[in-house]
Amino acid sequence: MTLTKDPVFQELKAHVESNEKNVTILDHFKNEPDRFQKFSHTFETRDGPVLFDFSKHRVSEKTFKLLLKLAESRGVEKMRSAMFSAEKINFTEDRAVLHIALRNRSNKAIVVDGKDVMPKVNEVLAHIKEFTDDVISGKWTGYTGKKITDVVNIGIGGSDLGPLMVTEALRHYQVGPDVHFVSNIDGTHIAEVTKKLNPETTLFIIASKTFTTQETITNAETARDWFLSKAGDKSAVAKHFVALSTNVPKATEFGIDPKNMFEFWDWVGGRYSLWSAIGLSIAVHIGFENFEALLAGAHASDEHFQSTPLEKNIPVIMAMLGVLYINVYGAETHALLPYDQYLHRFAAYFQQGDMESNGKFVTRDGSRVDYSTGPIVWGEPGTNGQHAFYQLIHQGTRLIPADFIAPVQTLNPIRDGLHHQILLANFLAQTEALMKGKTREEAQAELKKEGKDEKTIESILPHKVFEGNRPTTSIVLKRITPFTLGALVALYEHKIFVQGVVWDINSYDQWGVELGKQLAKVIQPELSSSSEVTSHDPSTNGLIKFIKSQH
Ligand SMILES: O=P(O)(O)OC[C@H]1O[C@H](O)[C@@H](O)[C@@H](O)[C@@H]1O
Repeated sequence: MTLTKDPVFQELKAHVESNEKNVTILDHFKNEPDRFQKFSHTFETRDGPVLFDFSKHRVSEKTFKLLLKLAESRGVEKMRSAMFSAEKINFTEDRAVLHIALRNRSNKAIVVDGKDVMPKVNEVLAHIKEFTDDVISGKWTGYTGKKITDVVNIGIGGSDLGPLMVTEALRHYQVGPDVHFVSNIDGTHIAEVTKKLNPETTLFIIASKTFTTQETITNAETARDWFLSKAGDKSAVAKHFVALSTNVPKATEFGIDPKNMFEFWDWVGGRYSLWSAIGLSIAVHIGFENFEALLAGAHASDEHFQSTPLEKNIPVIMAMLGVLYINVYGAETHALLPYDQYLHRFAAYFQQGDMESNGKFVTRDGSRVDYSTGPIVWGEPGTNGQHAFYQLIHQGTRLIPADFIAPVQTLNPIRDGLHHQILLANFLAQTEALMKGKTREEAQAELKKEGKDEKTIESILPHKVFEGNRPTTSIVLKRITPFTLGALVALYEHKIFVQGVVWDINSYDQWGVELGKQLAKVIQPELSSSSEVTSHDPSTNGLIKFIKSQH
């Protein structure tokens, strides 16, 4: 049954339309003195609690109950069991969806096609540990016997964004070499990165699930040419190139020594792969112990998601609030706003995580949806965002639900914590302002106090009003650590899962990235041929002609 035909969805919609559209979040607070307690949840971790405050949402108790009833009616629990028990829920690729196995610290068997995957997972982890320890200690040396000082991860999409986001987020925990990332096919990317590097002390990690991605293979070949142009000797490649892939034959063909391959499996989706061998650059940068802590944090979230009743289940609540705004209120985007500079790639990471997962217009049975699915995910760290796009969130015409993420303790308490205090004050002020807004009367009183005359007040007043009632979730961590980051990322992954179930879509394939790739293969030779290209639409033909004329 599609979402819009589901009687529970219809009940929810009717309820919101007749009872909630004229009630503000502030009204809810006036009516419910214990609202904060009721709608906030603490996720306990070994590195301190993480508080999720859902009270600043357009949700009464009744709406909340209906959202949970909807989660039930859409079969969230059944699909959750299907995922955790390794059913092939990614049916368009005939694959199980098992990123949870990669961080399964309980080691309980997870059986795919009659075989427990855990021994292989643990084997690769042991290999990662050995390699990481050797690189960090200096036992692993480059071809001239020098210690590795720089690691370059060459990958794109899921083979880039996760390690990039996490190594940035956990930079404070660095114990190993510096890491760099090359993803774009634009030669500028690799040219600028290699410019500063010494081949004797640089290690390249070629990260590609399929090992066929054009950008990554081209960048990897360029890196190998760069390396050989300095090192000269082909036998030196083994000490400077390793591969992370599900495709061992292709990686071998590229010339990677099988000893330096780190395998993962088709049941790891690219955008869920940072927990797999794809996380090698993370482990090398922050040490294996910290990488394990990241996995352990994610595992704690997996357990929470699997065993917590829906009404206290954090990813379920996050997901259902999203469904409310997207499918009942017509919101089109979702902002991720970390008040932490280390998390500056968090939104970029979940742009792939969320949009590649839930940017789908057909249901599992292949019919076109008549409702919206995944939101546009975007965001920048606070306070930079405040000085750029918050104007539109406060006074624009669109409804933009936003998650604010902030650590209580800074990892850089410079000037006696002054910076962090200002940062936290801004986070709190923004969520308060978005909810409360500023009434006409309040704005008028302020203008009067400033001594403005009546005529000026009249003309300025409408511009000074904030409607408020803008919903936000506040996520407050004690501190950003490998464990708390792992937990947070996994909670978001499960949120995406729950929404996919509610929308009845397959969140785990990504056919939408294929068409452009196919067409690029046709166009590339046309760019170097001398004859005029006429086989496309007039716009594409015209663009090709212009580009060729300017070479
Ligand atoms: O790791 P690979 O195979 O190089 O793929 C890189 C990326 O390619 C495509 O854009 C998609 O399939 C992504 O999901 C994937 O992350």
